[in-house]
Amino acid sequence: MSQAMLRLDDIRVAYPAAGGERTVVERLSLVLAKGEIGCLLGASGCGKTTVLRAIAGFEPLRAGRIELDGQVLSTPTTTLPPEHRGIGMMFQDYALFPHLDVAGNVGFGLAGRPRAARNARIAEVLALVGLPERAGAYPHELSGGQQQRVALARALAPSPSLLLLDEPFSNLDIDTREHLAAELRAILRRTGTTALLVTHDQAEAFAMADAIGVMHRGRILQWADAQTLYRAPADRFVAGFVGRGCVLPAGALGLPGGGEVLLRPDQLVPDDNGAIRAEVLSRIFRGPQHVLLLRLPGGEVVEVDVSGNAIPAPGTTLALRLVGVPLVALPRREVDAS
Ligand SMILES: Nc1ncnc2c1ncn2[C@@H]1O[C@H](COP(=O)(O)OP(=O)(O)OP(=O)(O)O)[C@@H](O)[C@H]1O
Repeated sequence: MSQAMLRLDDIRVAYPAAGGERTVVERLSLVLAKGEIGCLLGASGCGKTTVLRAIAGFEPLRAGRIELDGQVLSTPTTTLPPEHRGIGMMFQDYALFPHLDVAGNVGFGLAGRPRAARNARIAEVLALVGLPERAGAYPHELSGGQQQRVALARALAPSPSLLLLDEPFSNLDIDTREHLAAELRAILRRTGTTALLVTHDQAEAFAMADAIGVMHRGRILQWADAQTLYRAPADRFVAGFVGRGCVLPAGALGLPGGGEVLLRPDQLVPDDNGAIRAEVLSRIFRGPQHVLLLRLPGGEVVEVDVSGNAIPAPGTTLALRLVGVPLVALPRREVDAS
């Protein structure tokens, strides 16, 4: 996975607005290697869909450049039409054609192929998504999860160089969503498909992607794998957006050097010999473990996950020890204010 397949170089995208235009994607760069699954993760309105639309050829660039497999797709002066890009898309409302059966839907992008080759490809991708028996069914006869698989089969059928997925699981219940995310990742791996997913759901991003870009206000703040985002966030926004935790002065945990540290809920562990004392404010049962809200001697409130049978009650004082190395000196950025 070393050859660059998708390359975005400093792209800027703007929409017309009263009195001029409004930039919604700014100086955004990323590279996906062949077969890699990337993800743009961010809150609603941060510009994720706009990036996909620019890659697909629906939005022109104001600045920068988009390349796919060495071919220039977009610059401020050229925009290759969407149908010539070799890109497959599966967007939020994966609308299947209601009057076509599953085979008709999946074969839609294969219109130029001889009948036998087309049918063989339809059967192949339906088997890939686990629906080999449903070629003759109509969309209304399928569950949401099955419709989503048909939409995936339709997007994969023409063997696109790149697959773009915009919140592909948003219409599904949580169980189906988690199941399909893992399944979709396996299918993309098996077919060696390069893909870029956008989502606001961290669990989905973690389940699917090799590399994740945390977006805020049209920019990528950090591009890294899930572990790195969680354990070594580049700034306070990423620290707050990815995973639970809190930022507090290093001194509050008895650490030298000043500055601030990011403390995740698994980094303080009850231990009678621990040097840190805290008052238990509340405890909440969350399935296999409890979440304790603790107040440190300096007044800082932190969240800690604990498991076992003897969960300390509110009002008690707990001794704790620090595990792992908390991250020091999280830089502030101008975007942190929001
Ligand atoms: N066609 C358009 N014309 C003008 N403004 C638009 C247009 N499409 C999107 N925007 C604005 O651009 C910004 C980014 O929108 P975009 O849909 O890319 O965000 P997003 O992160 O994908 O959000 P969501 O998760 O809600 O889909 C938003 O403020 C949105 O209102």
